[in-house]
Amino acid sequence: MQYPVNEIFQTIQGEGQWTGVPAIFVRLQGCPVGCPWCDTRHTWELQPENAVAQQLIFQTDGQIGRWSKLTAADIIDGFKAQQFTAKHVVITGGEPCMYDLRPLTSELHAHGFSSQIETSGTFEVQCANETWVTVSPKVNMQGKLPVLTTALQRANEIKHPVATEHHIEELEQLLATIDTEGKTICLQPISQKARATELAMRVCIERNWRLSVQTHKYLQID
Ligand SMILES: C[S@@+](CC[C@H](N)C(=O)[O-])C[C@H]1O[C@@H](n2cnc3c(N)ncnc32)[C@H](O)[C@@H]1O
Ligand SMILES: Nc1nc2[nH]cc(C(=O)O)c2c(=O)[nH]1
Ligand code: SF4
Ligand SMILES: [Mg+2]
Repeated sequence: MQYPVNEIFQTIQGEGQWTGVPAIFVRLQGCPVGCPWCDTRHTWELQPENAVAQQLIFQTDGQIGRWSKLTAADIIDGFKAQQFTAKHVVITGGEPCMYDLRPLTSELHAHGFSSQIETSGTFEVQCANETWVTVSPKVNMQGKLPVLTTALQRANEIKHPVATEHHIEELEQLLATIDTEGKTICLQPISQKARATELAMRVCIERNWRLSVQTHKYLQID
């Protein structure tokens, strides 16, 4: 199994329950969902002319939709070559669940890493049992509701991007369809907007949910 990788870099997890934990990010290329406020639009298209050599994806760019095909073994060899020290690996995108992540997550665990997936819930989540799954549900988007429901049931964490009251109502309707016992529920303000952040803080306090601000954006790191 080869994965189209946009970039691999080491940083601090900036979002959700694992915020503050040193992490290696593996960003896969390709996403058909089209969220209007997406902060990684360069990962949407998988264009053949943007294929690059494997070593290039270890230089973070954050703007170009370039990609290279790597196996799980190539990815883990790359971590060693880069002398990364983090033991937690976040697989994001793009939409990583377009791809079967079982080979990659199993190989990561076999090498002593913990793994996490950041997904929209619009594709079936295929990963190891031990993987921490963060679902950031995209309602009324490309995906089908049964797929989203299954993803929400698998989720360890549900991290909902919010800007308006409508987004809160949307989340409540979704949560009513599953058993939320043991899951972390987070609200993540969209694009650090002041009104979105105030809304998220108020609702988190009311419902005892967690606030996830994108700390890496405030820190201006990758
Ligand atoms: C870029 S997405 C990639 C993974 C997957 N496609 C997804 O949507 O979960 C990673 C995370 O960033 C969030 N996100 C994207 N753009 C954002 C923005 N402008 N403000 C806040 N969160 C954003 C997504 O909701 C998701 O939780
Ligand atoms: N530092 C940092 N934390 C993150 N958490 C989720 C990210 C993502 O793009 O999925 C992300 C990211 O791009 N950088
Ligand atoms: S699903 Fe994720 S990567 Fe795709 S457009 Fe939405 S936020 Fe961006
Ligand atoms: Mg990001």
